[in-house]
Amino acid sequence: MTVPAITLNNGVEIPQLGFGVFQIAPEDTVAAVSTALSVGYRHIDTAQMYGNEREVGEAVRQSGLPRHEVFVTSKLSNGRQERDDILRAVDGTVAALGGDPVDLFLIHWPLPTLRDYLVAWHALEEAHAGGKARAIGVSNFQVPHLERVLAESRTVPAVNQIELHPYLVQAELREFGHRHGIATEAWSPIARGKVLDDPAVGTIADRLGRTPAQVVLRWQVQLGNIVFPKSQTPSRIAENFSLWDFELGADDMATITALDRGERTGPDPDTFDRVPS
Ligand SMILES: NC(=O)C1=CN([C@@H]2O[C@H](COP(=O)(O)OP(=O)(O)OC[C@H]3O[C@@H](n4cnc5c(N)ncnc54)[C@H](OP(=O)(O)O)[C@@H]3O)[C@@H](O)[C@H]2O)C=CC1
Ligand SMILES: O=C(O)C(=O)[C@@H](O)[C@H](O)C(=O)CO
Repeated sequence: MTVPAITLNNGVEIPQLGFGVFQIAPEDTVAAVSTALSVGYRHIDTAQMYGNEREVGEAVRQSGLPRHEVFVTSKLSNGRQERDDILRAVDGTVAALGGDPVDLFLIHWPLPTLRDYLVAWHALEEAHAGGKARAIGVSNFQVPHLERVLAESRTVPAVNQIELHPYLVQAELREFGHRHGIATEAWSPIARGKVLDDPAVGTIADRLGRTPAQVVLRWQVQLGNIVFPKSQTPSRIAENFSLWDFELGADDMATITALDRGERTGPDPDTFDRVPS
């Protein structure tokens, strides 16, 4: 099964389906990522704040796959806010992953009440120019945050990674990204399991002989989103990867999109201000 690639705005290619490792303890990460790689995933989404970058790098090394065949994303810790400290943090990610440039590096949260996210963005531009990251982007940025980045810097973020699932469809941010060449990545793509019991999703899944998770992930893929569901259950890791031999019709796509109720499972990016202690 071949996962389609999305070409980012600087020409770098990213597999549209990956594997997320939020809330996987460091001691469990090598096993989970190894399972994902053996199933066929070639894209891992981690972050400095997840505390498991080193173990992601270790799993890639242990797989025997050439490093360039696995796309790894990481994200800047909320605790790193000044230029020099941010550049050191990027170096830390590169070292944790084994020394090669990180494929995609993101500002994890805009933290608009705490700092000027443009300072962080300009530092990421430097890291990119210095060959530390193949592409750079942002996460949890709202339209006004993106507008400011576009107005006051030379690099258009390659991606915006945002909470996005059937209960939070994010039409405005997806449309803004589409207009400006910013790919949309959907975090919590199955809303941490919450949408899987929705009767509308269940009806479609039963009719197609698929699981609710496969239906929701297929909806994500057909919308054009980049997704990386997390699971520590080997059977689910395989299930979430099996999306390429069926398609949702326009009516099913519309039914799932109509479930939107603007409901977050995670924090509001305009007010979120948590930094690691
Ligand atoms: N940029 C950001 O701010 C954020 C980024 N992320 C990224 O997005 C990734 C995915 O988001 P996440 O919040 O983990 O949530 P997900 O929407 O991926 O849901 C994960 C949960 O769903 C369960 N699950 C997975 N597959 C199935 C399945 N097929 N059937 C039933 N249940 C299933 C998992 O359980 P189990 O593990 O027990 O199988 C886990 O409890 C993260 O790992 C991270 O990489 C996430 C949050 C914020
Ligand atoms: O998983 C991530 O990337 C996060 O930022 C999480 O911490 C998420 O925002 C959350 O659940 C915070 O309570």
